[in-house]
Amino acid sequence: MLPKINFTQTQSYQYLADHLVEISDKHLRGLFAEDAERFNKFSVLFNDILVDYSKNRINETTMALLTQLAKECGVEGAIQAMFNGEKINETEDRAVLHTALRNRSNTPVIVEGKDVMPDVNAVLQKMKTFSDAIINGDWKGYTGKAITDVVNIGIGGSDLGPVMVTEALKAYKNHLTLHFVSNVDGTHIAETLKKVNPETTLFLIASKTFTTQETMANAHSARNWFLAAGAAESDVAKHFAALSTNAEGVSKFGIDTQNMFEFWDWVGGRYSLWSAIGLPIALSVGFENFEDLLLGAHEMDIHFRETEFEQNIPVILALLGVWYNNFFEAETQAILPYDQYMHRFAAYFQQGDMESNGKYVARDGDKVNYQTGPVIWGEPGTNGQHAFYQLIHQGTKLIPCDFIAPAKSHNPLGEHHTLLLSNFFAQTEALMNGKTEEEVIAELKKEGKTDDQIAKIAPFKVFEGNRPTNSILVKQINPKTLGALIAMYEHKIFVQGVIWNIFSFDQWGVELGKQLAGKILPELKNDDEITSHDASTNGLINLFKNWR
Ligand SMILES: O=P(O)(O)OC[C@H]1O[C@](O)(CO)[C@@H](O)[C@@H]1O
Repeated sequence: MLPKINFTQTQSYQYLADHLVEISDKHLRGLFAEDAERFNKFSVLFNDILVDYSKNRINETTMALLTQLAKECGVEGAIQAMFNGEKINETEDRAVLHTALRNRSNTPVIVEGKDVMPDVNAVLQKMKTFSDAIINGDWKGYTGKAITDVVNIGIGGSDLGPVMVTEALKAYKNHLTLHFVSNVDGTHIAETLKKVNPETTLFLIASKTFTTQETMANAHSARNWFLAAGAAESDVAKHFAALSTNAEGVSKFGIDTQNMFEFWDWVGGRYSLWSAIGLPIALSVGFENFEDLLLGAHEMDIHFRETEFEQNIPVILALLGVWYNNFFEAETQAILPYDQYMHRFAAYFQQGDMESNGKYVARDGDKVNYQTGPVIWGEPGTNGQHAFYQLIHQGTKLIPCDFIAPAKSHNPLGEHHTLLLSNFFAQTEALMNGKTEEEVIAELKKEGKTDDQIAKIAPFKVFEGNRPTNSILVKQINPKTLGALIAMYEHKIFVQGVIWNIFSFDQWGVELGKQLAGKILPELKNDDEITSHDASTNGLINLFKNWR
């Protein structure tokens, strides 16, 4: 059980509220000038990942108070409760054990009196055997040809993780071509099927529940297409596999449970890439690389579980997030990877963070009286610089940003990586320092501008600076460091959920839309005029019926 504490009632919250006044007056420039040790004090090196959080609007008092806040909110106990398999997902009466899926130490993890590790390892072994056979061509399709293409059909957590990781690890890819179909818009499956050959395509139907409307619709269309191409029902076994917790649903669909890769109800959808849901990753980069991904995450798990809060990366990142969200009233958080391969990283954590912490009901069932999860967004640098960075630099909103970059590129082409990294370093420096009016005037004078010209243009060229960033420098994006980075953000989200006193592992907020779509669906199947909704919904449905 997690504690039910309103963090705004804690002593440290009151101290932080007072301390905010003091910090609000300080500029990051000044904080750096005051303390030559600032970088050393406010950065943590973990294996091949350096997290530099010194360019945040904090000092030692801030961090001490935030750490005290985490303690007062019971974060220490919550961490142990999660790792120990307690049913901390209370609204679904489930344990939360994605950490067991990557428990490379193989120590027992007990859920309801049973060690789950033998089952976890058995599925991993099955994934290894299967992915090896597909990759080396031993697994043949119905006409005796090896598999060349894999189509993963899933949505949300059964799609975003494998998409993000296979993209991020493209440098490790083998000859198989991976495709991902998620949207119920028929265009997604139709366009994908145009690219593949039924004789050499493997479909993975990825769904924890095996009831998700989008996934089932796409899976049925794929199956119909496969059979229409001349394959027999008995050939389905060679071309369809399921990644699911629902054996009954899988066999009802017509997939042999021999071809089912199981996971369990204690694996949340958005935390499932470490489970059988990760099969497309193993197929794309090989099982050994998938194991390295697990290992990287496991090492971060150990760090998170065992390191005191002052040096604990996920805890520090979570506390900084709370600092901006609840004291500076920042509404969003940007994730900006300077790595083209990581182009889906922010999208992945939109689900990871927003589905976990986008909640207004506290753990005691009452409505919260403070802000919870931020809006997560981002794009890779340097593209973002030419799109939305204007607002980050000179807009009216405070946007804390995580900048992530690898020191080594997988494509060391000419000067590209140096150019990329010069931007990575420059952006956080610019956001921190800004540019003063004096600096702007001096610059314009140097350019030979007249006093009149300077007076006119100078205000627009001033940058306040004092905009907070974390810099996460990674030696190289490889399976291990990527695993660690993902686990780092997962645990950050968890810590914030504990502090905000919400349940981070359910997702009731997605149900209402699903229910209403289910109600509207039959109404769209005829041409009758609709009057059962509000005027807007009726009007829209009726016009749709007219136009279709
Ligand atoms: O894996 P399933 O059961 O198809 O669910 C897919 C997704 O739907 C959700 O339940 C809600 O969008 C997500 O949490 C989940 O990742």
